[in-house]
Amino acid sequence: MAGSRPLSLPRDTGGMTLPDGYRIIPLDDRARLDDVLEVDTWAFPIEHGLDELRQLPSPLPWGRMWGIEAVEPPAGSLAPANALAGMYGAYDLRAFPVPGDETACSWVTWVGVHPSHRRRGLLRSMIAHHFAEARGRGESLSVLNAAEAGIYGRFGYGHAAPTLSLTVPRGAELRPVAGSDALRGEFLTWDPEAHGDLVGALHRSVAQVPVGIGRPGWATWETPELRRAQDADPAILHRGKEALRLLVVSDASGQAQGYARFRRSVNWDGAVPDGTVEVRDIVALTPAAAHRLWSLLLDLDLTNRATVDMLPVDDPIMHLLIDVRAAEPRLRDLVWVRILDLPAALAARRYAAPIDLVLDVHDALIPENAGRWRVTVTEAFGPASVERVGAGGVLGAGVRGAGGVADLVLDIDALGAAHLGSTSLAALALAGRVEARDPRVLAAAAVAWSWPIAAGADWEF
Ligand SMILES: CC(=O)SCCNC(=O)CCNC(=O)[C@H](O)C(C)(C)COP(=O)(O)OP(=O)(O)OC[C@H]1O[C@@H](n2cnc3c(N)ncnc32)[C@H](O)[C@@H]1OP(=O)(O)O
Repeated sequence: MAGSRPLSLPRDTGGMTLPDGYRIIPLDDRARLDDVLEVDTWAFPIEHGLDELRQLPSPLPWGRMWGIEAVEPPAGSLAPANALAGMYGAYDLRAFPVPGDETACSWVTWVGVHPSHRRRGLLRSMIAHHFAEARGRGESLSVLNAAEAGIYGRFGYGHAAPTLSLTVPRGAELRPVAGSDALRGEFLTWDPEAHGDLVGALHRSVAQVPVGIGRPGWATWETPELRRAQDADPAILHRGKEALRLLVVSDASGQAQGYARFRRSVNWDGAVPDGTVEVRDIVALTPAAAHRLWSLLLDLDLTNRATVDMLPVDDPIMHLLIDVRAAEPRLRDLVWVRILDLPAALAARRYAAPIDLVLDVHDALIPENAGRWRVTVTEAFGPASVERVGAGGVLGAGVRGAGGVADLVLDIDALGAAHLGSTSLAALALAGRVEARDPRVLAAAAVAWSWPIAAGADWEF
């Protein structure tokens, strides 16, 4: 890049550079909190000032927060030297659920560039830095939620899990579930000290439900900072609604089977109260618990509806509701996956069916991922062995001799999109994002990469 100097990073950054006049620095303690909040509030407009935001529990992964400083403001600039121009962070998730297993991943967060410095390549440089840093830590996946869906595909992230919003009318009829009535529901005022551990444990457990299958992508609040920020309910974020409430359902032995956190609001403008139950998260370990939680949430006085903004697309409520259409289902993208270390990432998940094929992967930013890979799975729901094909590697069953045609040709973003089992390789082929030598191999690959339960999460950023 003209007018740029190289970042001092390993070669596997794809040769990206940082524009002149900037340097990347670690943000490793709270002393830079004001600078971070300043960039953040420029990147994400919010009605609250720094004084208020400073009081909020911060999820920031100090030590894995990085900033870009504008070292030399241009002549006449009113901005101070060394002002923060951009930043990003990465949560350390050691147990990110992938199909049939868990793996370490970097969850990219708090990405922002000050408007005075945008569209000069700072994000591109930060992504290059992140790839090198995460690969150096042995993390095979980078995962994120995108503020805008058009940003991250160019960096090799694939959209791997959508999310569902519902507005369920009060009293919506549910299919009966045996045992639901026997569960006790208890409404509580949310208290992180008293309830945080229970909610955290239930949230983590549901990633393994159904037993033996589990839900890929269901990330939990693994770091203490994330957990504190998720548990917090500061008044400035209530936006005219009540403080957070908790509903817990328990069996006869007192064992909790599920919870929902929610807040209500009631509009008294007309003669009839018009209230909404805004569900923040809802977790059920059993069908009876799901039925009981929703039955109680859909029968609260002075309310007309329950809304929920972030559910996996096959959440139990979709199969409990008699009239799903009345709940106005809406979809949007949520989890984006970037494969940082292809052989490690493919070996860290399970596959729904046996397969033996060769992938030809294009990766413009991480050359170590590019090329031919033989992926062999010998039993349904088993792991894969992954070997490089070609110079010094093996020749896969799918390769017709040296220089022959691989079974599937695809970009790294398509492989990332398919990684959690919810985006079909065959569907990607329909859009031209996967090329297949033989439609039968494509069909077999799509089945192998799929998963019985949809990927999803219930929190973002
Ligand atoms: C995981 C998260 O935290 S997501 C949050 C991301 N942050 C935000 O959305 C806050 C508001 N926006 C911003 O802070 C900035 O505009 C950013 C971070 C999105 C982009 O930063 P910039 O430094 O301007 O990006 P940069 O100049 O490196 O652009 C890199 C490429 O992305 C593209 N791009 C940047 N922003 C966007 C966008 N919002 N939508 C689509 N494309 C974008 C650029 O056009 C450029 O494309 P090219 O290289 O193919 O020509």
